[in-house]
This record gives sequence, C-alpha cells and structure tokens, in this order.
Amino acid sequence: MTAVLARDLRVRLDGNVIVDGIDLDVSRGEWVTVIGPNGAGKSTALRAIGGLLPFTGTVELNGTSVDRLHRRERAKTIATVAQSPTVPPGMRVLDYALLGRTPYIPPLGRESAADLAAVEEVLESLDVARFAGRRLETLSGGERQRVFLSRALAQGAGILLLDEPTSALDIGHQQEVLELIDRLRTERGLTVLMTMHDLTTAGEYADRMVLLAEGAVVAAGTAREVLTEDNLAKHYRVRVRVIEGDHGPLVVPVRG
Ligand SMILES: Nc1ncnc2c1ncn2[C@@H]1O[C@H](COP(=O)(O)OP(=O)(O)OP(=O)(O)O)[C@@H](O)[C@H]1O
Repeated sequence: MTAVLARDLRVRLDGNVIVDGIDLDVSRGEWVTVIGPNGAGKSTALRAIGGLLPFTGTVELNGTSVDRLHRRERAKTIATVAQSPTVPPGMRVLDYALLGRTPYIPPLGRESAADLAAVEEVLESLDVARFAGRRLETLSGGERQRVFLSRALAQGAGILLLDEPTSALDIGHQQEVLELIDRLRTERGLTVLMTMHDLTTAGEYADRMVLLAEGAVVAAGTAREVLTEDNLAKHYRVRVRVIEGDHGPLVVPVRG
C-alpha cells in the first residue's frame, strides 16, 4: 500500500519554479529521507505534500488526493513538523502538545482524559514531560524541537512528515528521537518522510533516500546508491570520502 504518492509535483513561489516535477512513492511503514543542498526545494516539496502549499500535479495520501481531505481528516492522516513552527506567544508546553489532539476534540468541546494521557505519554517518551508547565519560549532550541515533535506524535497520524526534526539536537537526543521514531514505525506501521542534512545519520535510518537538487530528483535508492562520492561532489560541490560503515556509508568531508 502506498502511503504517500506524488506525481509530477510542481510548486511555484512568487513566479519562480521551486519544485520542478517530482515523482515520489513512500510505502506504508517505510522511512524515506530527502536530502539535498540548501535551497534545493526539500521543505517546499514537503509542505506541498502535506497540503500546506498550492501545487500542480498529484499528491495522494493513502490513496486519497490530499486536496480532497478536509482539515480534520488530513490532520488524522498526516502530521507535519515544519523547520521553524510558529508558536502562539506565551503558550505552555502541555497546551502546545495538546494542539495535536485538536482533530479528535469535538467543536466547542474539551480534551478528554484519553487525550491528556496520550499527550503525557508522548511528552514522557521525548524526555520533555518535566517542562509541561513551562512557556515554549523559555526552552532551549533542542528542548523546543522535541516539543514540536511531541505535538506531531500526539496527533496519532499514520504518516509523519518531518523537516529536519533533529537539527538542533545534541548527539544523544538525536539518537533517542530517531530510535523512538523507528520504534513507533515498527510498532504502529508509521510511514516516515523526512529531510535531514546529516548524511551519515540519514543513511543509517532511511530505507530509501531521495537526493533533490534545483527542485528535481537527481538520485534515489538505498543509502549506498545515493550517498556516492560522485553524487555528493556534483550536487553539493564538495569533496567527500564515502567509507563503508557497520550500518551504511559514512560520509566524511575532505579539506582543500
Ligand atoms: N516565497 C518564496 N518566494 C520565492 N522563493 C522562495 C520562497 N520560499 C522559498 N523560496 C526559495 O525556494 C528555494 C527552496 O527553498 P526550500 O526551503 O524548499 O529549500 P530547502 O531544500 O528546504 O533548503 P534548506 O536545506 O536550506 O532548508 C530557495 O531558494 C528559497 O529561497
């Protein structure tokens, strides 16, 4: 079963073509990571797939066109963590994470005990439960990033769209978060589509990788197929050595 399907996806912003005809398939339970240099169009493609930007072409989530899904239905299907989510000023961590339960709360209703329990469990698993009463702006960048992820996981959607979800995390929390996502994927069959700049780590976790450059897919396949010295030299304009590691290729930049 295909969880995310994109065909000839194109996005124009202010008259510029940013995403230039992407095809993408992510099977249910699969982890696909989109890589590419700054400005390649990764965030824009993800936002279009999440139904957050106008596009041309086709985007289907679990077989239904994304623009046919009403807001609530879409939120139950796909949860997105943007690169820099906007936070209502003064909002506390628990209330922010509870926003993830919005699609389950009836209009004019309040969250149930089950909603609260679901959120508390997620906050616990991301090591941020102790900040529940704190305002988001008082947290460190990495603590806040884990709260953003909590809100998305609390949403209980089967598809996770994550734009650089670990960019602000220390190496320990980065591993914890990626392991948690991987565990949820195994336990609940979650589908993961994410972007990441750390190529070695990206390759360790992803089933498949997609390399975007100038709005187009220039390589796709396993980490070994995509993370080659030639691909990286050509599209990142950098000299790297790619060494075989225990869990996939290790990408090491070379000076000079
Ligand atoms: N509203 C806009 N109008 C014009 N150009 C835009 C607009 N928004 C984004 N862009 C441009 O689109 C290109 C792709 O941006 P996008 O954020 O998708 O790249 P990215 O691959 O996610 O980059 P990064 O790795 O730096 O996060 C960039 O060159 C950006 O400047």
